[in-house]
Amino acid sequence: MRIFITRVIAANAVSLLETAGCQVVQHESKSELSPNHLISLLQDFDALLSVGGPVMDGEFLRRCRHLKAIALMSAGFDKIDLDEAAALGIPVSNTPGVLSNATADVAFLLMLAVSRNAFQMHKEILKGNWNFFDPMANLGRDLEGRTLGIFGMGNIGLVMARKAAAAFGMKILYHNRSKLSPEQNLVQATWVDFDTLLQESDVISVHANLYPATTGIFNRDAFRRMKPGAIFINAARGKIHEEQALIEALQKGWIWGAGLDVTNPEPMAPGNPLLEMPNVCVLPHIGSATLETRTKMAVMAAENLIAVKNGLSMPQQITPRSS
Ligand SMILES: NC(=O)c1ccc[n+]([C@@H]2O[C@H](COP(=O)([O-])OP(=O)(O)OC[C@H]3O[C@@H](n4cnc5c(N)ncnc54)[C@H](O)[C@@H]3O)[C@@H](O)[C@H]2O)c1
Ligand SMILES: O=C(O)[C@H](O)CO
Repeated sequence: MRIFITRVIAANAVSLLETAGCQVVQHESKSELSPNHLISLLQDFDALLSVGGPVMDGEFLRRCRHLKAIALMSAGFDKIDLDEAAALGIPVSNTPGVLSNATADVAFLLMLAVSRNAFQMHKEILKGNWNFFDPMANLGRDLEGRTLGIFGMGNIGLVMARKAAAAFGMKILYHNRSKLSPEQNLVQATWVDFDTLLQESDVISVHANLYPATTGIFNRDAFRRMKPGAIFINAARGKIHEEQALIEALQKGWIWGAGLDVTNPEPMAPGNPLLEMPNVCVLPHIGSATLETRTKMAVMAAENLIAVKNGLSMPQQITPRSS
């Protein structure tokens, strides 16, 4: 089986594929492949291991209908038309679970950084503005005992809830399509409707999939209904919040601050007003970016392709659903 990989990934995942008898080519340039370029390259390959872009819509997949499998090296699967892949008989897998800890860590980092204005304090020191100890300046907000609202209580949301409850004794509310079973709900989290999540959370952390139903769900109306002084964190997908609405909410002081690991578009353009705001922390989509986690993701993606080579189903094959 000839496999094309859209980035350079962990060497042991490549070795695993080669040991299993696959021929592997990695795209070594740091530039993003356009869909057309990738389609033309893929004509000589049997399977794709896709990291990052490009978007694989219906037309892309129809022009690559010869592929035996596509392994995504991500938990998110919003860049591929899963219905079309299923219709064409191309199995698609992702890498859930192995990145939950690392990604929840980044949401947690943002929550703490925003509550204590950490990024802004660092910028001020770089500008030479650390002059004397002022007891009434640089004041953040405590997290201890406050209420965390999780939007999307799946793999990552659950880890975030567990960390926040253990570290700060935070009370956990969540809004999810389904309720947690008692075995899953180790932190005594309470399911609430979306409106209650907005109105009662001191911090809202977004961990839902990007679907039509979640696209732009954090809009002007949602920010308006959040608790005054609340913190908004998004470590899922940038399209889940409306950027202009978030900017307005911050400018008008409806919320205390925001922490974003994901933006729309990515990369965020220099000069974006959010980058100038003292109460905003932005990271360049590094949720899963630890050596250990990226290695596990690469190995998991490789193992899914090896399963196909051996005539088996992909262990992490994704079942399409639209909302
Ligand atoms: N920042 C990063 O680097 C990074 C890393 C990994 C994943 N992600 C993003 O995080 C998302 C979540 O990852 P996960 O592994 O926890 O996925 P998951 O599927 O385990 O959890 C997602 C949860 O969102 C819920 N959800 C979906 N639509 C909803 C809706 N309309 N209302 C309420 N809840 C809804 C689902 O029911 C599910 O429980 C991924 O889809 C991906 O986009 C980002
Ligand atoms: O969906 C994911 O897994 C992230 O966005 C990249 O690790």
